[in-house]
Amino acid sequence: MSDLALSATGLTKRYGEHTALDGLNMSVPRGAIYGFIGSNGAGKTTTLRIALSLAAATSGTITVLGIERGTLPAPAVRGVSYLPDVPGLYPWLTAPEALRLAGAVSGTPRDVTDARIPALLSTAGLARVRGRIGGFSRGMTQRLGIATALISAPELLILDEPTSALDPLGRADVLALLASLRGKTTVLFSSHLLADVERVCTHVGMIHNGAMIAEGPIADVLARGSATGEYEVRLRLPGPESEGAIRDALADQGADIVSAGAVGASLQDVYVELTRGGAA
Ligand SMILES: Nc1ncnc2c1ncn2[C@@H]1O[C@H](COP(=O)(O)OP(=O)(O)OP(=O)(O)O)[C@@H](O)[C@H]1O
Repeated sequence: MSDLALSATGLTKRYGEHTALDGLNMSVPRGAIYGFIGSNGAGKTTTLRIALSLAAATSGTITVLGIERGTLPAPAVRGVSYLPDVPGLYPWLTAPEALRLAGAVSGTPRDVTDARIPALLSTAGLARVRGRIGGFSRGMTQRLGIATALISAPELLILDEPTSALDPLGRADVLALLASLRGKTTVLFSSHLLADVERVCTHVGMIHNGAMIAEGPIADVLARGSATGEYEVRLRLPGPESEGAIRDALADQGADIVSAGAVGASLQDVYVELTRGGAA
């Protein structure tokens, strides 16, 4: 069995004169949380559509869970689940009903579906939620959407922009949910929110004008950035009075202090803390 859940070689897609994918190479390791990033029109959706058998390539190949597809229309690959950016859930259903429907649509036996529902509701943070989907927030709907995509226990979960329509709280919850899948399900998601990708992904692929410009474990891709010439140190000071002495010592060494000060929470941390009354 290949250690790649998805790989593409020379994947090219032309729409008439327009080249959407231009010899794309891509490798998604099994077990990875892979962030597929690129600006609008870079070719992310086109790649995902070919991987999902919703479109055929003009040339090149893509292999999904060991099954090759490319220029020929191909049947969907078993073991792959897909969630579009806005999940199409019926507003009149409750969360368990939506999961039961997703189980039936995916061909999962009813008893297996029923046995999976409590754990999935809990993973999605919806175990205590009552009422119909029509009354859910966007974040809750997105988390339920991910749970419905997981009902068939897929090996590979593909999501298109899963956080782009959400507010900061909704994003934090969806990112935590995706991070919790690490090592269990291979997750491939497209995004243009780089902070989100940096926060949860193990691997990243950057696509530009239909070609991969950087790919690999996130630390390796970050290491490709030029050195800024700056150096960051976090210190626990014995007391506030020592700050001046430390500044003087650094200045003695010829260091030009770019920024210094108490380390605070990020804007996202403060927002989540305040809006949850510190109960985050
Ligand atoms: N059916 C189509 N016919 C013609 N051109 C298309 C078609 N689908 C996509 N394209 C073009 O192919 C290019 C890649 O589009 P794609 O949707 O894959 O980009 P993307 O990276 O997903 O962008 P976004 O973040 O805006 O969704 C774009 O220039 C787009 O206009």
